[in-house]
Amino acid sequence: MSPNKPLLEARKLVVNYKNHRAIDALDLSVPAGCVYALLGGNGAGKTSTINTFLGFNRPTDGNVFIDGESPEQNPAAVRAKLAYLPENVALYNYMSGIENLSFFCTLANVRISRQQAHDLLANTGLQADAHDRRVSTYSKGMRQKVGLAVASAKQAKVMLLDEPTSGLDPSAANDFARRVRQAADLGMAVLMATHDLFNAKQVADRIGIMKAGRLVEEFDAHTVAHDELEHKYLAHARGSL
Ligand SMILES: Nc1ncnc2c1ncn2[C@@H]1O[C@H](COP(=O)(O)OP(=O)(O)OP(=O)(O)O)[C@@H](O)[C@H]1O
Repeated sequence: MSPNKPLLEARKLVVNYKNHRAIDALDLSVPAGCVYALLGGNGAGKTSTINTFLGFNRPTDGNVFIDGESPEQNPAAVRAKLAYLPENVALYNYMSGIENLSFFCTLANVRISRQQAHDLLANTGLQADAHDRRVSTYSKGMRQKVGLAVASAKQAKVMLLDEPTSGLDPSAANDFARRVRQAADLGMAVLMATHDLFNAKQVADRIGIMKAGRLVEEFDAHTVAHDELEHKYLAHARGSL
């Protein structure tokens, strides 16, 4: 694979919900090793973008590709390459962390031993005494670690994150950002929809700002200071840019 080939790509993507245009001619590209933070106010189109990569929304026009595959044409291949962490990771509350991880691996056709399951959870930073506890006792950050362990076990090429740090305390958000960074450094492409400018600046390589379904600005994260990012974000929100 060429180093610049995008693992995640939208080309002139349009998504309408009946008469409402939620995504308007979106071009987006995330290569291996890159964390892309998608910012934008409520209703800007971030979740709709993620849902289209997941195959939950059908493009009205244009295309999306995951490692060259279309979710519409080859959903099974796309599912195998993708890991998805929504704001609240959906787990079975009556099962332990280990049991959830093993179950979701089985659904993804990945076989792991009990020891591998413990190792995968330990690598996410989940404390050992929680592995065999029911996830109903887990905090939001702990549930996300199980989600990260599933992504890692699947050897997903692409990770989609929707508001991953909302409701996490600063230390859990910082820990989560480090884990996402590690996953990208191992070659994953990560697309993260977020309202958390601090987290975006901390973890992302590239930042895009959406407004009314359009990508109105895109830049390398290291080229802006935090207060500049906030200024740009607010200027777009107010319509002064
Ligand atoms: N299933 C749907 N049916 C109709 N309209 C929808 C649907 N989902 C989203 N929309 C509309 O599409 C637009 C984009 O919504 P979307 O949820 O993608 O925005 P967002 O940037 O993720 O917002 P937020 O930050 O509030 O989560 C909004 O105007 C929203 O009301």
